[in-house]
Amino acid sequence: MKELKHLNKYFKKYWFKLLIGVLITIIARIFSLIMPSYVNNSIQAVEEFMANTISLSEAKGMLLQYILIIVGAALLSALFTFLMRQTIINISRYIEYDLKNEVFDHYQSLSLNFYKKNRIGDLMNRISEDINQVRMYAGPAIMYGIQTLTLFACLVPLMFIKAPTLAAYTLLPLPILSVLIYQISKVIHKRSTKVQEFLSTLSTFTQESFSGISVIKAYSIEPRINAELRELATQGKATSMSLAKVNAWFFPLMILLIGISNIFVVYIGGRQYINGDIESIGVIAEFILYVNMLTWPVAIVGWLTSIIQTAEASQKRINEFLMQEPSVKNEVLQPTVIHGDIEFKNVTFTYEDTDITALKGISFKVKAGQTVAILGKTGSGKSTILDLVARLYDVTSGEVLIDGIPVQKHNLNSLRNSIGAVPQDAFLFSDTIENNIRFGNENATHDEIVAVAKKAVVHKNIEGFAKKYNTILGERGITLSGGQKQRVSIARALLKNPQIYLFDDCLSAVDTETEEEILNNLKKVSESKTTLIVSHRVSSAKNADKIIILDNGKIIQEGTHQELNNVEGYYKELYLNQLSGKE
Ligand SMILES: Nc1ncnc2c1ncn2[C@@H]1O[C@H](COP(=O)(O)OP(=O)(O)OP(=O)(O)O)[C@@H](O)[C@H]1O
Repeated sequence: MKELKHLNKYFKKYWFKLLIGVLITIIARIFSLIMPSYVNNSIQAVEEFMANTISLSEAKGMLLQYILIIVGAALLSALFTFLMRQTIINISRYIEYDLKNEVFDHYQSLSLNFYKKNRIGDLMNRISEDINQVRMYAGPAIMYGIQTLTLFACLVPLMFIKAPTLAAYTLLPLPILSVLIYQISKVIHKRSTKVQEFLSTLSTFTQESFSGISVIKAYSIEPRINAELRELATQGKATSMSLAKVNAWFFPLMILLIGISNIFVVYIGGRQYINGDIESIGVIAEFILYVNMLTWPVAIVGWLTSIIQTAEASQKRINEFLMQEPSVKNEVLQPTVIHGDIEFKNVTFTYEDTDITALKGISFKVKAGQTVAILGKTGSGKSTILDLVARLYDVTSGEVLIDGIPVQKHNLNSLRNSIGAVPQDAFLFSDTIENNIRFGNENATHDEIVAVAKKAVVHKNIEGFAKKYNTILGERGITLSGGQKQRVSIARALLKNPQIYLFDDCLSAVDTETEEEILNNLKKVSESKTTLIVSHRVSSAKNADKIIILDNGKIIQEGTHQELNNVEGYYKELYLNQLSGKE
């Protein structure tokens, strides 16, 4: 129960509702206890009439009174049972809602590192499936727990007062039932975990197959994928069948044990009646009803144990993530103003998960308003530089300074708000094109969106779609070409109108003419802004105030287009290669 302590704050939050729920549960059970003793009274009234102790009209009067009490108690018990579910199950839904929000907020606060280390499927599973298991503890387990305790606390003494020997024999099979159900629940729990794991594997497999359908078709490997799926499905069938088998035992076993308890009551009760130890057959009827009332709660004890164990395991998985601290923390609460001077001072950076040192003692300066292009072979560390400016990671050693102040001394939100980043693989949401661009500035008007789309040279493409700016993108809508996606992503960054632009190879899928046009527009827009452009093309770099060439995490060349073109080296070679390619 150590892990489930995390929920105590929610129980405290809803303590009043919970208290009402507990009281209602107790009242509902007490009303349900009235019926058996009045069934006994009714049978006794009939016995008395048969023995001529009371007249027919007296018997009728008594029976009518008892029936009214039984019906009234049943109605009240039903009403309070309804209220019980309304309160306690509702509380579990509130707690589920709160916990989901807490986990989601925490996920969002965690740094990029966290997302690199954990699989998306796992994150989704913990926020949905695991929270669902925890809810079973916060609602049904508590409700049935209180119900069982109340029944036992009231019923067992009552039975012993009425007929002690009969009570002892009646209750005898119940602990056996509870232990058996517990054992079965344990097996059910184990097998259903396996089924869950299988479902998770199956959904990952199908999701990847559908996402990569174009590759599968291009390589014509549908038969192989089908065979793999069939193999998986066969395993899944075996797992599900083994669960179904053990599930099938649950109810028959319960019915068998209730039957045995009933036989005990009839046999022992009958003998006691014959010997004169109990005064009426009504007592036997009353006890049969008690046995049936007790069976479900007793069975539930085993089930509850299994629910609590599952919830504990799920909460442990949730807590693992909740305890993780963001590796990049906001240390300055006051907003800070960013002008756009950037300086790297002997920066070394190693990715924690792969231990790859992407940057090795990098130093350079960019003045506010300048444009710097970063070129180099793939994997040389270009994107890493941009990530460090946006403080998606903290440096391993050295310093990144913004406006002369270490980046950690800036308010993280102010820093990120003053950056317009266009990543290498532009991500667009399943929404309209307009909303995808508006992402950069919630309050932008349609005209402002059109203006930035024009600057990103994507306006004509958008106008070409039937629904223009209202065209839905992604899974529910059309798929943009790589170049169109990049330009929508550029428009989004332009709309933000930030102090610093970070363009990560975002013109790679655009033809050179359009690239030229976009670069000219960007030049006008970013005149007073600091701009870092990562690229593989000299055309994107040649007009920059400074060009930095990276190789294996180190700066090997630095200067303007003219300067670098005058010396032998990577840049001149690249320029000549690309020039001849163009010709
Ligand atoms: N999130 C990450 N986790 C671990 N290693 C990473 C991560 N991102 C990049 N790397 C590694 O760091 C090195 C530098 O990567 P980076 O993406 O900065 O290179 P790049 O110059 O931008 O490459 P490209 O031109 O192909 O985009 C590479 O060896 C890469 O494998």
